[in-house]
Amino acid sequence: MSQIAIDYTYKCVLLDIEGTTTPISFVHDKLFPFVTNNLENFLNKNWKNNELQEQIQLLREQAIKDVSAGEFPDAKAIPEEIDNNEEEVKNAVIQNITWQMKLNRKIAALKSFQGYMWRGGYESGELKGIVYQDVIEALKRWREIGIKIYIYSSGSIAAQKLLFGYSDNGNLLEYFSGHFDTTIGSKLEKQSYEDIAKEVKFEPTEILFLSDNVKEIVAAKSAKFKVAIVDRPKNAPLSDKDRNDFIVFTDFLQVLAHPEFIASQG
Ligand SMILES: CSCCC(=O)C(=O)COP(=O)(O)O
Ligand SMILES: [Mg+2]
Repeated sequence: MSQIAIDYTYKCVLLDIEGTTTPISFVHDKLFPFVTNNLENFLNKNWKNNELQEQIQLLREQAIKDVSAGEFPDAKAIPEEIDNNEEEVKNAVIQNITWQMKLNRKIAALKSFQGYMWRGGYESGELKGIVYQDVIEALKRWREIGIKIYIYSSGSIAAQKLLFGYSDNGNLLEYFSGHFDTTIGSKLEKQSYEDIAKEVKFEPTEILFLSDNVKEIVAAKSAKFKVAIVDRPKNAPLSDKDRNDFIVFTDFLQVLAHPEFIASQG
């Protein structure tokens, strides 16, 4: 039986992860506790590892900015390691990460560190990335019809690749043409979306951005992207205005079927 050919109004999709492709509960109840519960042991075990020290240097540089910005009264510097003060540095790192994670900061240095720690969890099988089944169906469909698929998440690119590479449905990385994180800019800034459009070589109007975060949707829309909000269980509640201003989907099969995004059917 031949399938009906549908043309969509977009040529590229850009997907958020937490609250969009993946339940918020997986991130908050599984990934984040994996970091906080294992942090001290992880630091003790890997302290002499160069990669760990590079990650700590990123945190240190961010801490200097946070202290000097004065916006965060609780922000503290992470000292350089000089003779015999390993414990002092470790404690400062633990304090720093604990503080940032309580605030759920979407800061590149923290996100990079989290991804670095999650790697071992995914590789050992303790962590498996959760991706909604309807997302997988849509990824297949988009790929079949030549729509390019990119990820844009506050999670580091390394962390994104782990989540999709070690998903509960196997390795899903083959579906993606590329990944973006906050090293291209904040997800709340119009400029980040303009820069992504240049990188992926599509006009902003040819890209559909899907996210649970209304502020991200507003930023992408201001850069002339097509947008829709994804409303998954336990996502932040949407206001009547949000629902009035934007298309809201509860799963990706609705995205595929919505008349707003269908150009022609033959
Ligand atoms: C892909 S890493 C796990 C999720 C995460 O840490 C995060 O901050 C996700 O934010 P998003 O921009 O995908 O909502
Ligand atoms: Mg999100």
